[in-house]
Amino acid sequence: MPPHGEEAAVTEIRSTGDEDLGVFVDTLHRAFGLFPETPGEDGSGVWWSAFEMDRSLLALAEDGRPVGTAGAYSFELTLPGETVVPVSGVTAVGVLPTHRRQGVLTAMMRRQLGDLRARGEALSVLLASEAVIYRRFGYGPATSTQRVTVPRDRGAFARPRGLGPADGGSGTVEVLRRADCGALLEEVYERYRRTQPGALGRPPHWWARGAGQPPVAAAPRYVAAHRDAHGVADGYATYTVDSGTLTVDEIITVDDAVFGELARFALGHDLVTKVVFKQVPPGHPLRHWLADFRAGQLTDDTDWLWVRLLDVPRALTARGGWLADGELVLDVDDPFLGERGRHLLTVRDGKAECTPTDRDPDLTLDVSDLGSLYLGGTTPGTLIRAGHIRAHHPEAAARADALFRTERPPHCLHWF
Ligand SMILES: CC(=O)SCCNC(=O)CCNC(=O)[C@H](O)C(C)(C)COP(=O)(O)OP(=O)(O)OC[C@H]1O[C@@H](n2cnc3c(N)ncnc32)[C@H](O)[C@@H]1OP(=O)(O)O
Repeated sequence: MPPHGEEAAVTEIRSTGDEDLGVFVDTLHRAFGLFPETPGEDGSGVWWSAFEMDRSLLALAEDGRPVGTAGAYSFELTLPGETVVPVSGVTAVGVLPTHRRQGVLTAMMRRQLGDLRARGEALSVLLASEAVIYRRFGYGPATSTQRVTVPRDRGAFARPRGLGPADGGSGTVEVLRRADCGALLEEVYERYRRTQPGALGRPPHWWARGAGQPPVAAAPRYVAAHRDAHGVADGYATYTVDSGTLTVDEIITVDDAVFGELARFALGHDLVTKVVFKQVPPGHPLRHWLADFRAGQLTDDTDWLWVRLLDVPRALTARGGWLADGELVLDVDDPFLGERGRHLLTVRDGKAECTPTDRDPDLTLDVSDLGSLYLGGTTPGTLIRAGHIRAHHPEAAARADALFRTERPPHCLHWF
């Protein structure tokens, strides 16, 4: 056994194909101490139904037995400025409890990052089971999400002036079963995710196979579907009611006023003592709509999407939504890949250029910190105060904050 932290030279990492699905799923579940559910006869209806086996890896011990797994989904990510780019969603990472802390994950991450770069993508993303795992591989926490719990007897709205549906309130809410919704959820989600920085696309086969978690997975749910004055679906909330608690999985709409209508619907449900809104973006107006501001309790606030830049100049120039002009010299260190680059980031009229430079740096930072800044969910100033980022002069923090500022915080609620 190699010493702790050293890469396991004996482990072979091999790509998989469809024929490996069984052993891959089995190894992954062993790593988590779980038992696989049984898929339907057509292979549908389990959370791993959308695994892309032509993109997955198995780590093999010296005797050829599989001891580790890693996978990736082909997603699209919306960047600030409503730019949509292809990204890999790293998933299904597991190492058998008997083979941990011997460098198996490190070897898989090294191989996978090489594979992702070979695809030509500038970014990869993941959801981390534990926050201590992925920074060393260059990922930084980039979006967060909140749970808001409201006792129903304190859930009255005091609608401020200025908020009103675009159609003047002539929209309707209809309650459907998830199973009777047809393509409604998919269509509304698709429109929403193209405008929301940090949102991931849900590929059609995810909906068709019921992959992931509800409401994509077809577990029983009620759906409050909002339609505009012309009858076009422009928002939905999926929810369950259990023991007096109404739990909203997600409210999806591009229109804040429609969000408000769906939240009001949930809070108006009889025989319910509290409403839990599971996925609320940071900075969302929900609590400000309530007459009793304190009634909206933030019961959870957690990191969601972790971002890794695979190609710094391409990632920075792909992003839009720059609100200020300016220049910044970034010294970016990528310790896991043993790379370092100095980049001049120039923003003019909402567009960025990023070129190599030998000018003195404004900031020195790890690629994982740049991942945290990238979508606008964390400010450079915060990471300078945390000691993650080094500012080389007193104005660097303010200048970087102004440059990376975005109109609204990024948010992702897709589970994968
Ligand atoms: C995107 C996703 O799929 S998230 C799901 C991740 N999977 C899980 O949580 C399942 C349960 N856990 C596991 O399977 C394993 O513990 C893994 C995959 C997290 C780590 O695999 P390992 O092969 O043990 O990691 P490896 O030996 O390469 O560790 C590399 C370094 O990370 C550290 N590390 C890895 N996992 C952890 C952890 N969970 N907590 C603290 N440190 C960790 C190691 O100590 C080591 O540090 P060092 O280089 O300073 O010595």
